[in-house]
Amino acid sequence: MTVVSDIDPLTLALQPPPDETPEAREARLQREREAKKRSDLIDEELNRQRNAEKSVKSVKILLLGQSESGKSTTLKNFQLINSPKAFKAERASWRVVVHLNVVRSIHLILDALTAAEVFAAHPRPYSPDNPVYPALTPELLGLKLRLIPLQQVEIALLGKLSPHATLKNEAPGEVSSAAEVSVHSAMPWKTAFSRLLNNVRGSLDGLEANEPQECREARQILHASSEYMICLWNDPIVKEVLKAHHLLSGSPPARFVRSFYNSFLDAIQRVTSLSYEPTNDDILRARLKTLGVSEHQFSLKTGNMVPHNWIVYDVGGARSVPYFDHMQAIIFLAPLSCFDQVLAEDDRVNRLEDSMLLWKIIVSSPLLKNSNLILFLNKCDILRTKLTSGIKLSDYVTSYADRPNDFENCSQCEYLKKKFAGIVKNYSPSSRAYYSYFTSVIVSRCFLRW
Ligand SMILES: Nc1nc2c(ncn2[C@@H]2O[C@H](COP(=O)(O)OP(=O)(O)OP(=O)(O)O)[C@@H](O)[C@H]2O)c(=O)[nH]1
Ligand SMILES: [Mg+2]
Repeated sequence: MTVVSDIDPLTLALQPPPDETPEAREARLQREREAKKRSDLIDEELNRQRNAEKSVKSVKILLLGQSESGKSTTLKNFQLINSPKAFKAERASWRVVVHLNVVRSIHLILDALTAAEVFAAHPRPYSPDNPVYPALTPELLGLKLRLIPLQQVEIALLGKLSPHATLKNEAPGEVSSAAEVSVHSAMPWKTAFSRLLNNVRGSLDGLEANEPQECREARQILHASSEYMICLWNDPIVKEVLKAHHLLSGSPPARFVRSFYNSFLDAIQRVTSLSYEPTNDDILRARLKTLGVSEHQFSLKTGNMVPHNWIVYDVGGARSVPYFDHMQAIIFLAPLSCFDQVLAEDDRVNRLEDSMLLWKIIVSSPLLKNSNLILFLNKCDILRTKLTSGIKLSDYVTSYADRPNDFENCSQCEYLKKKFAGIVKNYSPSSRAYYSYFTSVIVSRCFLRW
């Protein structure tokens, strides 16, 4: 016959032994009291974590603005403030980008010299599309030949970033100034590149030992070519050629398509030295065009504020926005310094006008009507340089008329700020918070100085 007990097996297992002595009973009860205490503490901690998670607010922010307006630089600046260690760990990847930036700038100059050579062989009367170039000296032609190995450097470095990096508008193996190095945001190129260097953290510590041969050779060629690059950049005839080629400010008014602001040309010796490590400022300055949309998260806590989980979307190029809804805020980057530039993709369109047009589209978008608007009137450092060098805002923004052109009294900045604010007033489908700031996001931690 089977006897079935009313008590469940677990209770049975936990029951004290029938022959328990009073001392053993006291010890058992003490153990049980301690176990309960530990369990209560764990429950308390779990509750605390649950409540803390509930109180961390997620804020979704969309970075928008035309290409080269400074979206990725803004993001890098946020990362520098919120996760400086991760930022430092990426130096190895950024060194390659800095070197690619140097080589690109030199190729821009070499292309302009080639145009000057063509002009010397087939002189033609001046027109804005047919500039008159100065004659090149034998020394310059010699430098041009000496810098041919840089083509190999570019191809080698790109090959190592590839397939994450591409040269837009370029056939394989070709090098020309028209192209820009770009990376698709969905590609974890920094991680991939760090792994390639067999260095999980991607730092430069011990990097040289693990560096692939092509990268080491590329750095050595750059280092060996350093003096030639410096001579080229400092040559007064080169400056004249660049003015004629619309790459440097000059007379007649330059139509900047590409420019040398932010180039590493004034720091060639430092960045091509064999022991070079990019600084935070170098990383902020390094240019890598973004393709697609990338998402970045940081936890932001200042003072007694409730912690915020920021989710920032960097939209490369940013000409289409319709699928971005539910964004708490939009940070729009409008580079004020580009008043004398035209779009790389269409040289009939002024970049400042294009920025205003894009701002109008975003401000009036019904999908984005609930997002607060933050406007960064960016690249004020370049604006200051341009205005102090004598380039006149009124030559490009005719409505500015004969107001003062000096940056110090800020009248141009205030004038442009009012224009952007007017667009919000006239085109926003709903009333919402709107803030605007003058920024130079290339300056590290600039947001902490407000
Ligand atoms: N001097 C200066 N340069 C800036 C500033 N903001 C950005 N830049 C530089 O401008 C270039 C373009 O900046 P990015 O942040 O790559 O521009 P982007 O808007 O992400 O461009 P896309 O990826 O093409 O959409 C980089 O070389 C930056 O270092 C600024 O305030 N001052
Ligand atoms: Mg970008």
